[in-house]
Amino acid sequence: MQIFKLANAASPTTQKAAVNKLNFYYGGYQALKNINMVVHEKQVTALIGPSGCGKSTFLRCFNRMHDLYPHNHYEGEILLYPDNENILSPEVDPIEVRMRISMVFQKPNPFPKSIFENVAYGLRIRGVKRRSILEERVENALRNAALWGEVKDRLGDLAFNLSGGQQQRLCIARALATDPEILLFDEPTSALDPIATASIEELISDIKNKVTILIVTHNMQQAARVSDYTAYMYMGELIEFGATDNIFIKPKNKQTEDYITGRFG
Ligand SMILES: Nc1ncnc2c1ncn2[C@@H]1O[C@H](COP(=O)(O)OP(=O)(O)OP(=O)(O)O)[C@@H](O)[C@H]1O
Repeated sequence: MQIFKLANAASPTTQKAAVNKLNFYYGGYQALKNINMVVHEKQVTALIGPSGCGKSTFLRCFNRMHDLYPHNHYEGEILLYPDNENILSPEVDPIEVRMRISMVFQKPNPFPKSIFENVAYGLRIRGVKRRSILEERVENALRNAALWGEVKDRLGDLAFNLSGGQQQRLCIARALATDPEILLFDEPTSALDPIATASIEELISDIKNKVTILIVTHNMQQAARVSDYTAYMYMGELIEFGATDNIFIKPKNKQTEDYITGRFG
């Protein structure tokens, strides 16, 4: 029996998004099947389940990453609140969606630029030119990503000179700089050591009062530690979704229980 250290019990929140009857296909292969779920605003939602169950596929629907490849297609909707916009609609520009919903990947992927320019990148794309505004927003983002103290005297250094954990915090700063509505994390600590992992987990808990977070993780202890809500997926289906303490302590579904208790997966 595994013992999980749980984050605080989820408190009532408003919804940031609603996923309705979502199906997703890689060509002829259906990877997501009729997913229905809500995403609570300024809370952390963890997506868990065995390898290949569709966690990353689901996460990538939220910023229309699948549009980068022809033959992929979505059915159903992801409504973003409060404007009630279906971000999967063909009329909605995926680039605009990616401006509103940012992603942090498994391996830190800074650009081959300076620390400052990595964080300023998205702001420049949005047309921010004035140096004083760029400086202020870069500093804010680095502070929010708990990196400012370590880099404030070396903003001109190449980002690759940072440690792996620092590079991942830089990627989080880059994502935060443009004030996204949702931040997607795809196994953000799987390439990091335990100390760097702990600092990213702490950071996730710190920034959730600013941004709604969805995180894919293989690590159930991590899901229990950082998330308010958990979705358990299996073979492209959402098997159970609820407050993390309910999912981990008293899951309703036998499949969820077997996975959580390590009897399966
Ligand atoms: N580009 C692709 N083309 C075709 N099938 C794919 C593609 N990417 C993923 N799949 C398939 O879709 C299913 C879901 O994959 P996905 O990567 O979303 O699972 P996952 O739960 O994130 O797995 P893991 O935990 O191993 O990363 C799998 O059967 C996978 O083989």
